[in-house]
Amino acid sequence: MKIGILGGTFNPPHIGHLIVAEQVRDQAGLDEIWFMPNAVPPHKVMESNVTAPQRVAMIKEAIRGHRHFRVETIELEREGPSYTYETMRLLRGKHPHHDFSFIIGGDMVEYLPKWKEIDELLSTITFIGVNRPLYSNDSSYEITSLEIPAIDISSSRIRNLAKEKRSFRYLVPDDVYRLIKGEKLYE
Ligand SMILES: Nc1ncnc2c1ncn2[C@@H]1O[C@H](COP(=O)(O)OP(=O)(O)OP(=O)(O)O)[C@@H](O)[C@H]1O
Ligand SMILES: O=C(O)c1ccc[n+]([C@@H]2O[C@H](COP(=O)([O-])O)[C@@H](O)[C@H]2O)c1
Repeated sequence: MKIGILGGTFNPPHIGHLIVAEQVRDQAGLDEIWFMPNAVPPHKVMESNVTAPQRVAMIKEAIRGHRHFRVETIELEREGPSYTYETMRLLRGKHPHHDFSFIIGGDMVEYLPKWKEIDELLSTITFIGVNRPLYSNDSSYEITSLEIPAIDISSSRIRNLAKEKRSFRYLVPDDVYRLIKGEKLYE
């Protein structure tokens, strides 16, 4: 099977993530998209007190009902920064017959040269880069670039809106909205 991994912090998951996943699944002809939350993001500080199980619960709400979307929690099983080269080694060992791609937005395309063991990653998986407002989708590496409808939504914007008690309705799927409101996350 052809699997697209959408790795992220998902703090919280938003409609940008879903649009990226669905556009890439369709355009690249992938069988499944696995939403893979990291334990500790390698390049940024985890803001908010939201726990990993709460992030997983939000992802499950976000993808419920889509038969080609799954959540993959392998990075939550180890401590320290979630370096992708380690994760992909584990996933390839566990699923030797799957063909993995790793999906990234423009911010991560720009950051790619700083990823740990980037040469190993480039030689073992395909990176699929998608455009994201304010970032370039150009890379000196051989990655696949796909064009999607531009979505100017980020988790940090949603956290800020929630903190300021402003509306973020419709920026996240309805079930995620209800969960955030019900558990008073990010307030
Ligand atoms: N609106 C978007 N357009 C394109 N790619 C996106 C968008 N939002 C997130 N992504 C991509 O999805 C992946 C996971 O993103 P992440 O969970 O860190 O969300 P984020 O919105 O970037 O979070 P934060 O604002 O907290 O940094 C990354 O590769 C990121 O580039
Ligand atoms: O392995 C690395 O060096 C590395 C550096 C930056 C980001 N990543 C991964 O890229 C994905 C998107 O990152 P983030 O933090 O924007 O959600 C997520 O799966 C991260 O673990 C990985």
